[in-house]
Amino acid sequence: MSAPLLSVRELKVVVGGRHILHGVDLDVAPAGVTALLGRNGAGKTTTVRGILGLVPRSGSVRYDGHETVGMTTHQLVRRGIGYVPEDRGVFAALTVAENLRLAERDADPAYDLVHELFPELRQRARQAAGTLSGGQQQMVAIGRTLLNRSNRLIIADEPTKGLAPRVVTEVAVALERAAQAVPILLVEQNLALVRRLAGHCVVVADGRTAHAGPAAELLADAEKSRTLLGVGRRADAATGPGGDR
Ligand SMILES: Nc1ncnc2c1ncn2[C@@H]1O[C@H](COP(=O)(O)OP(=O)(O)OP(=O)(O)O)[C@@H](O)[C@H]1O
Repeated sequence: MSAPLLSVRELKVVVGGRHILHGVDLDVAPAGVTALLGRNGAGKTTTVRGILGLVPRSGSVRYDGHETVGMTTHQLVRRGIGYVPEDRGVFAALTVAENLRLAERDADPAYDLVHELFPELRQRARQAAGTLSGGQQQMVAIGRTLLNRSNRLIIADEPTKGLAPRVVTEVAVALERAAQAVPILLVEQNLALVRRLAGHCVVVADGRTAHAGPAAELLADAEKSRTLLGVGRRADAATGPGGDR
């Protein structure tokens, strides 16, 4: 990997007196998709929340050449990190257009890109986001990060979780396209998607980095995938350890 855009070393997180991360190391490539993998409860979401300063953290998180562990979440967002949280975080009572408008930060928001990737968002602009399907809400959540041309990194936490296979494909296409413009750190359990999208991967287990390297290499190694990810079937099956989607 050429010089990483984001470089995490010895990330430790304690929440409510409980040590959740004991030392996560990860590098996010300056282009394309880097996948963050691990079994349920391994510490993926906490890693993302630690990177974003949403939980108290220690260690080193270098982003774009600067140490950010002392920075607030707000400062990181201002520096161009876009976040698609696991629960999508859309405002249910607001319309699609209002959800997008709230995310505008730049003078020239990229509605052209967002509507090209997700034509449904234009069609449903006046619909309350709470009445959208899970897949459509995910499009709003991803769309919000793409709206800001100044975003230099997108972190997406399990964007396909719970979605129907057809919608997973739509979201995958959008992520693939988005990754051509902005590097993505993708938390994902759907290994078929990881295989399709990710160049590199990092695996966490019990709050520590257990593996890092080319995604294709790990997924081609059935034994290693099984040990690290608990995959009970071929790693190129349509679904990951999260179950059928
Ligand atoms: N606020 C919290 N307080 C106490 N324990 C927590 C808290 N947040 C997470 N944990 C615990 O830390 C561990 C890691 O959780 P985390 O959500 O980061 O895992 P994950 O890899 O994202 O899991 P999943 O794939 O199920 O979303 C889990 O055992 C979880 O129960």
